Amino acid sequence: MEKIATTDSLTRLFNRGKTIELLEARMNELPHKSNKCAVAMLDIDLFKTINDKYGHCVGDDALKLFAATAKQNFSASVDMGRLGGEEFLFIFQGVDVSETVKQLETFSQSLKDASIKALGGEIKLTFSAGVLLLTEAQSISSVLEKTDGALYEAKETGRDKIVVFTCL
Ligand SMILES: Nc1nc2c(ncn2[C@@H]2O[C@H](COP(=O)(O)OP(=O)(O)OP(=O)(O)O)[C@@H](O)[C@H]2O)c(=O)[nH]1
Repeated sequence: MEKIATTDSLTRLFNRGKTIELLEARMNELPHKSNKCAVAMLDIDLFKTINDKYGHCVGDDALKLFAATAKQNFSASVDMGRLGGEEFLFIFQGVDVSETVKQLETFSQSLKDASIKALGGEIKLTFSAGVLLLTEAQSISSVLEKTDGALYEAKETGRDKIVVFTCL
């Protein structure tokens, strides 16, 4: 019962509510752990064109492929949730930013290697991501704002990119 309430029915990743709950829990653990924690907001590129060109069902298959590939790529220490639509939040425990980026790059390549066959072509997925190192307790909205800002920059500067949030 708990699993149904915390799982996104399409992708089988955590749903938005559970993802935010986990983010809050990981942040509360920060002062008690020497471990680092990083957060990545991921968004599938040009997803609307997949829906428009191939239909909503193929769009759903693309979301499932994204989630299944992520599950194959990341270890159990990575919390993976769907925030909504084609946007996801992954929480990496015990790794720094460069290791997080490295793992995301590997995932990006796996996603490019996977494909969906659809009437009229083969679809290859890419994503853009914003990454933030959690150094201290801060509000959930601040974490989401910062990762979203880095994600926005990744989209604006060409997509299929990972941008790390830096305070300037
Ligand atoms: N098939 C399917 N489509 C969805 C679902 N949830 C949201 N969408 C669609 O996802 C699309 C998101 O499009 P946009 O926000 O314009 O983003 P985009 O086309 O990915 O463009 P960029 O993010 O700028 O790369 C919209 O067409 C939504 O209707 C879903 O569960 N299934």
